[in-house]
Amino acid sequence: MTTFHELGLDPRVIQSLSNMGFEEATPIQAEALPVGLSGNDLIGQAQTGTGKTAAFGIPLIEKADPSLDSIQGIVITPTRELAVQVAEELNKIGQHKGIRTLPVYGGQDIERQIRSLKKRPQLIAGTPGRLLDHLRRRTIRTDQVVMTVLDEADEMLNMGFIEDIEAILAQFPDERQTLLFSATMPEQIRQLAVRFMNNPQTIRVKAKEMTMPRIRQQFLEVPQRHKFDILCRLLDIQSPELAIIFGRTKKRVDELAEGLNKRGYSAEGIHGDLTQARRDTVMRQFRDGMIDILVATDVAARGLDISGVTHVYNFDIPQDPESYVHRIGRTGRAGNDGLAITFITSREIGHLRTIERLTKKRMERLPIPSMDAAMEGQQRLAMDKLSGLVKEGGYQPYKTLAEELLEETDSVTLLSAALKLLTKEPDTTPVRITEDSGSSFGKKGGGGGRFRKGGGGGGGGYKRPRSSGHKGGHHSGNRRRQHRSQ
Ligand SMILES: Nc1ncnc2c1ncn2[C@@H]1O[C@H](COP(=O)(O)OP(=O)(O)OP(=O)(O)O)[C@@H](O)[C@H]1O
Ligand SMILES: [Mg+2]
Repeated sequence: MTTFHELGLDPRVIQSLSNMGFEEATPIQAEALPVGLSGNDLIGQAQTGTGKTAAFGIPLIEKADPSLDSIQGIVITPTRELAVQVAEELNKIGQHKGIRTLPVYGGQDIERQIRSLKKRPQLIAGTPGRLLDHLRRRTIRTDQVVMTVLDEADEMLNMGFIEDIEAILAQFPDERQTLLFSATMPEQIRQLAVRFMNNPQTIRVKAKEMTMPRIRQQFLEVPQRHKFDILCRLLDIQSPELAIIFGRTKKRVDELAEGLNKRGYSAEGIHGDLTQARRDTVMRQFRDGMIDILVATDVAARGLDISGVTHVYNFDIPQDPESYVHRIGRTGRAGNDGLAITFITSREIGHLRTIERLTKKRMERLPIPSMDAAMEGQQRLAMDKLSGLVKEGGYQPYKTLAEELLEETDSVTLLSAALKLLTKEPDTTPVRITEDSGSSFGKKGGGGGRFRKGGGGGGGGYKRPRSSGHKGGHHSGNRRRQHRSQ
């Protein structure tokens, strides 16, 4: 066990960490911090939910000088929600040292960000598109940047982001330190990354499996047309505290969220076509437990740290095996248990095995739950609610009414009626979920193809771009949009 004291951190940082309830370093923090603090470039890989944010956040705050009013560190994240979440965690870590982090991301008024930049934050957490906007406008200066972090680095270096990342990094001083972190790091990405880093050290936290052992992983083989009904039966049986349901497309997410609401579940959808304000509202409702179910595309697959997520359902099996690791990693975080269930059609069993080869963990096959099991699940829930209230008390004002009822009807009949009222009986309201043309796995050229061959600009090799001012890398609008539409 390594405590933060043993790592020789600034006492003000230790004070902030202790306020956050961080007493001992997690494995990735214990291994990565000495390297990060030494000034070395670093590629850090550790399972989901094991504290990678603080593993890069602490060196950033240790290096930042509160007396300087220049931007000294920049974290780049693949999604807006992650930029906001990372900024929040860095602000907590930097609180006593007076290091401030500003999130900059698309969908938020850029003038408002420019005003916030005038308050001279020392650190920035941002998404590539908006960072580039600020770099072009020169509202973010990078001449004092001493450390850059790519969070979810393998995602940041795949086809959709690589040109933006190149264009951004070209702006930073060559002597800066670069840290990359992710729960997954495909070898070709690691090789690509090495080419623009200074002799990086790779730290991979040893683990038998790539996914967290405390996440129970199961799958169900179901024909497409029955998936939604079976999902509802599972929800009735398992009554998840907080659940995330992943769908492959935005349309799927909309249909699922609408269908679940039609059947009485409290669910909201989130994807890239929503306004940022709407995305913020839905995330806040879910974090506050005002809704039990978040239906999402892969926009919510990586990094989001929402405490209390007990269940993850892959309504559609993810195209990328790595995406599976990140999706189920929304549960089973910081030492908690979690349950992940993936729906597959018979054609997707091969893809499921591909995922198991990546995670080195076999998924249990779940039998198709029956309607009776769903009914029983809800009846049990009603019974628990009733006995819970008996224990809690507070039913006194109803005793007279109960006695009045008992004059006419026997207690068992009355209780059965009460239980029926309390039971959300499986709802079979017809819901249409458009059958998608089915996964492209197993078809010729299906899946994969997401990594750029040979990396960066031009032919074979990716050269660390010289930091000679912004080359204004060309961005094909639709590609940018494609990523923003996540
Ligand atoms: N040393 C620590 N002690 C206690 N809790 C910690 C510690 N470090 C991080 N945490 C908590 O663990 C949770 C997961 O941390 P974090 O989000 O950084 O994980 P991660 O490795 O980045 O996960 P992912 O791969 O999903 O992005 C957070 O709630 C964080 O506050
Ligand atoms: Mg993370």
